[in-house]
Amino acid sequence: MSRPWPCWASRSIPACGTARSSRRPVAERRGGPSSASGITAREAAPDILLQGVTRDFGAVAALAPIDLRITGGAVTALVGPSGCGKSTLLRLLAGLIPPSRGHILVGAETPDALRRRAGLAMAFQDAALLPWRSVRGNVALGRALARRPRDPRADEALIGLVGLAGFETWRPAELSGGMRQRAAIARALAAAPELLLLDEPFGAVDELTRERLNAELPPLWETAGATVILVTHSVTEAVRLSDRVLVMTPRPARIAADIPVPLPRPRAEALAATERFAGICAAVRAALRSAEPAAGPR
Ligand SMILES: Nc1ncnc2c1ncn2[C@@H]1O[C@H](COP(=O)(O)OP(=O)(O)OP(=O)(O)O)[C@@H](O)[C@H]1O
Repeated sequence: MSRPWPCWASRSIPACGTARSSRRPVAERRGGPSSASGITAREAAPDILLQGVTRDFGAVAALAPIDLRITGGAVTALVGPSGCGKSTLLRLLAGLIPPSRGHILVGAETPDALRRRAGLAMAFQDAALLPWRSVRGNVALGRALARRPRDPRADEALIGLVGLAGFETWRPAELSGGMRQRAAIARALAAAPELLLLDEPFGAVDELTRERLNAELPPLWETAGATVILVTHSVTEAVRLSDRVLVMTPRPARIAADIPVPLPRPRAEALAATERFAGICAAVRAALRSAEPAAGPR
């Protein structure tokens, strides 16, 4: 496969703020063995620190105080019951909404500052593509907004990677929900961000495409050393993709369990059939069950 992000892979990000621990090679920080390539193409992104972060919507407390360090350059999955506050946490990390209380720092920057200098990209459920632009135009815009040089070949490669080759000139209204979602993923990847936020990225994607994306996307963000935070309802997908699974409680959400995923990479589909993989999935499911409130009269 051709590498669609040559410029990103060689880019050096200055370490800042809490990033001391993040100066180790990406492979080492992921807890896995160093790959043949060393995965040291650029210094990893800085850690993200949340201190006493809460978020209320009027009388609704979505997030209880959350204290958390998210390792830069690693993939962290957020799982939890519907409506518990996963997307809210992601939107806080994207700097789209402020915390009601507490602080979030990405290295030495606020998420808002990181977003304003185009250091983060997101692909959320409501794909939010520009309706008057084609798939190609939306992907190119992702790169342009991130102030990266035009790279039509890399854009085509990303569009092909998400299975939209042949639909480059189609506009969002002409696409299915899953296709829009994939176009949004390609646009986020084209931005070559330090922080990539994915909200149920494969939720509306068919099984075969989902499997291909599960296999082909991680090597891209691994090589680049991006910090990836993804929300998913699929326990197997969380374990397949991430270095760490955070299990959230029902609203107001707290982190109920922090489960490391020390599986080697690359992670082929066959890994899902191993006892080790099944054991980690079982731990996540058990944590989800124990995070649920006890049944019975309230
Ligand atoms: N803009 C908003 N205004 C009012 N309430 C909101 C807003 N955004 C989120 N909420 C509430 O905050 C809570 C958490 O919502 P959130 O979307 O973060 O949950 P989620 O875990 O991502 O859910 P799902 O898994 O179903 O997508 C919910 O009770 C929701 O109704």
